[in-house]
Amino acid sequence: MKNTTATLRQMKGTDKKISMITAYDYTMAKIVDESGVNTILVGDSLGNTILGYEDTISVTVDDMIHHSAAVARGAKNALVITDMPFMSYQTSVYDAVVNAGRIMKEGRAGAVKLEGGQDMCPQISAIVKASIPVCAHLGLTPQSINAFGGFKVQGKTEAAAKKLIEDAKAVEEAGAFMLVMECVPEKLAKIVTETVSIPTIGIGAGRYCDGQVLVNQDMFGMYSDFVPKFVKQFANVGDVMRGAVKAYIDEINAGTFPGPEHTYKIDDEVIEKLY
Ligand SMILES: Nc1nc(=O)c2c([nH]1)NC[C@@H]1CN(c3ccc(C(=O)N[C@@H](CCC(=O)O)C(=O)O)cc3)CN21
Ligand SMILES: CC(C)C(=O)C(=O)O
Ligand SMILES: [Mg+2]
Repeated sequence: MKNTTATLRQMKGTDKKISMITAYDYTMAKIVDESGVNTILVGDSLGNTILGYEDTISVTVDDMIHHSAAVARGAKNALVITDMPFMSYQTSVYDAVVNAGRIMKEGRAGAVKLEGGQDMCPQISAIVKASIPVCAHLGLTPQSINAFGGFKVQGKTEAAAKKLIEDAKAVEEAGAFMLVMECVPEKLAKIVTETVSIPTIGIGAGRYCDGQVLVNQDMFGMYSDFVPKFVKQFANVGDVMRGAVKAYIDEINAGTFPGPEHTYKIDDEVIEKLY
C-alpha cells in the first residue's frame, strides 16, 4: 500500500512502528521498497556514503535532486523524504521555499527534511504553506558540525533537554508532519515522543520513538569510515560483496568465467571467411 504523510501520522499511537531507511539510487530503493519499509530517506548522508566526503557540508541541492529522482523511480509504496542540504534553507525563507520546490519538482520527493528547531520554524511554515510536507530533524544535526565541534549526544543537560522539548513543540506548531531525533538519550526521546502529536523517528534515540531510521550502508556493513554506537549491522553485505569480487577475479584468471552460458555464437562459415 502507498505510504503518505497521513499514513505515517496515523501510525503514531497505534502499536505499529514506522520503519525508515536511507537509499540513494534506483536499485537500492527498489530493494528496500519491496521489503516493505514505510518511508525512504534520501539523506544528505549521501555526502559520506556515496560521495566520500568527511561530512555533509559540501552536498548541493543538485546532488540531492539527482539521487532523489532515482530513488523516486524505484519507490512504489514507500514515502520518499529528501534532505535539504546545508545552506539551501538556512540563508532565508525564500531560499528554503525555492529549494524545497526544486527537490519536490525535480527530485520527485513526497516531503523534505531539514535540520533545526525554533530557528527554522519560519522556513518550515513557509514550505508547508507551499504544500510541501516537512519532516524536522532535532538533536544531533550534522550540518552544524562546525558549530558543535564534533558529533556528540545532544540534550544531556537540563537546559539542553528543555530546549529540545521546546524545539519539538515549535516544529509541530510550525506544521512539520514528523520529526527525526538523532543521538538523544532514550529517556529524553520518550518525553519528546509523549509531548508532541506528530510521529518521532529515532536514530540513536532509543526504543520509545514512533519509528526508527538507519543509514543503508551502515546497517548493511558497507560503510566503515565511522560507525556510530546506534548502528546495528543487520547483515554483512560488505563481506558478501568482497567475497563475490574475489571469486570473480579468481574465475577470470582461471578462465572459468565467462562460461558457455554467458557467450554468444556465430556460424563457423562466417568465421572461416574472416581468415
Ligand atoms: N554513514 C553515515 N551514517 C550516519 O548515521 C550519518 C552519516 N553517515 N552522515 C551524516 C550523519 C553523521 N552522523 C553521525 C556521525 C558520527 C557519530 C558519532 O561518532 N557518534 C558517537 C557519539 C559519541 C558520544 O557523544 O558519546 C558515537 O559513538 O555514537 C554520530 C552520528 C549520523 N549521520
Ligand atoms: C541520519 C539521517 C537521519 C539523515 O539525516 C541522513 O541520512 O542524512
Ligand atoms: Mg541528513
